Parts: sequence; structure tokens; C-alpha cells
Amino acid sequence: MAFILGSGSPRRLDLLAQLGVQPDAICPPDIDETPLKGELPVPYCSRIAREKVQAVQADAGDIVLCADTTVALGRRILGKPENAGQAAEFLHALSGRRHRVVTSVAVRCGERLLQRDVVSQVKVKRLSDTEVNAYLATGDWHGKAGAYAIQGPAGAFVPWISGSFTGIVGLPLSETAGLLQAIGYPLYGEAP
Ligand SMILES: Cc1cn([C@H]2C[C@H](O)[C@@H](COP(=O)(O)OP(=O)(O)OP(=O)(O)O)O2)c(=O)[nH]c1=O
Repeated sequence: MAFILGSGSPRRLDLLAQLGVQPDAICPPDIDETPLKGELPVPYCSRIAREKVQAVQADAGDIVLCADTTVALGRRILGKPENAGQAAEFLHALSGRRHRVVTSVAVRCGERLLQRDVVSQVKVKRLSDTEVNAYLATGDWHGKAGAYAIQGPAGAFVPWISGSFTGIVGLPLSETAGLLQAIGYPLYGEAP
């Protein structure tokens, strides 16, 4: 039985290591992440995580884990910004408001697929142009849903969260541990 991480995110690799899991292989799937017309953030995130885990090639007894993180501002989906201009637009939109961060985790073993959607709330303080520009200059927004990462300099913009800190970073550890145990991964040395 091999454990395959279907993710190119270094955050997810680090978070898995917190569970003591070292993947035998890292195989990020290449799927189309365009939202469907009118699709809401939670169903979108859940669908993308499922499509990711189904797209990874694996042998019958292998365990595959994939996740997707989406920032939801009301009904609006904020994905990874395409450029600094879009990152600035996202940060101004998040300024002074609460939003949700959805991370959906999917694990698969053969035909069995287990999944959890974890929704957290994040409050962003009102941001000045100076703060937004200083953050953009760090480059930390690259590749991050909603154009920020709570575990980096943008942590200073977040006075309050409710939910799963590790879920906001990209892999909710409590729920992920539960999924791995449910699918038969010997977490903590348990017999499968
Ligand atoms: C909101 C937030 C997101 N993120 C990151 C986590 C994810 O890597 C990224 C969202 O993009 P995803 O599409 O979920 O993941 P990815 O493209 O980085 O990796 P893969 O699809 O191969 O698994 O945003 C943070 O690191 N910190 C945060 O606070």
C-alpha cells in the first residue's frame, strides 16, 4: 500500500508531516478549476477536491489524498490571483470584513472515496493602501486562495478566526486524521 499525496502545495506536505505521514509519492493532478456558472463556494470546493482525487493514477490498494482551499466572500469564489492587480483587488474586497475559507479534503482507496468539507471564518482588519502595497511587495500572495496566507505576513491582518487554523492554511488536520483512519491508513501505527 502506497500513500500518494495528490498535491503540489508545500503547505499540505508540511501539514501532513505534522500527522507523521510521509507520502511515498507526490502526484499533483492537472484539472480544470474553473467554477461552473452560478456554482457556490462550498459545492465548488468539494467538487474540485473530488475531481483532483479521481484524477490521480493509483494502484488498487493505494491511498490518495487531495484537497482544495477556496476563499468565499459571500457567494463569490476567490481563487488564486492571476497577477498583482487581481491580488490587490481581492485584498481590498476582504478588507474590514469577515469571509469564509473552505477546505475540502478527499481520500480515495480504489473505488472508496471519503470526503470532508471544513468551513472556517476569518475576519480581516480594515487595510490601508500602505498595508496592501507592503503585503503585495512581499510576494507572499502568489499561489494563495484569496491572495493571502494566514501563516505568513498576512497573519497581522487577521484579528479573529473561528474554525480550523490548519484548514485555513490548506489541510484541516483533525478531519484529515479522521478520514485517514476511516479509509484504513495505519495512522499512529494502528493495524489497517
Ligand atoms: C487562505 C489561505 C490559502 N493558502 C493556500 C493553500 C493552498 O495551497 C492554496 C489554494 O490553492 P489550492 O488550489 O487549494 O491548492 P494548490 O494549487 O496550492 O495545490 P494542489 O491543487 O496541487 O493541492 O492557498 C494558504 O497557504 N494560506 C491561507 O491562509
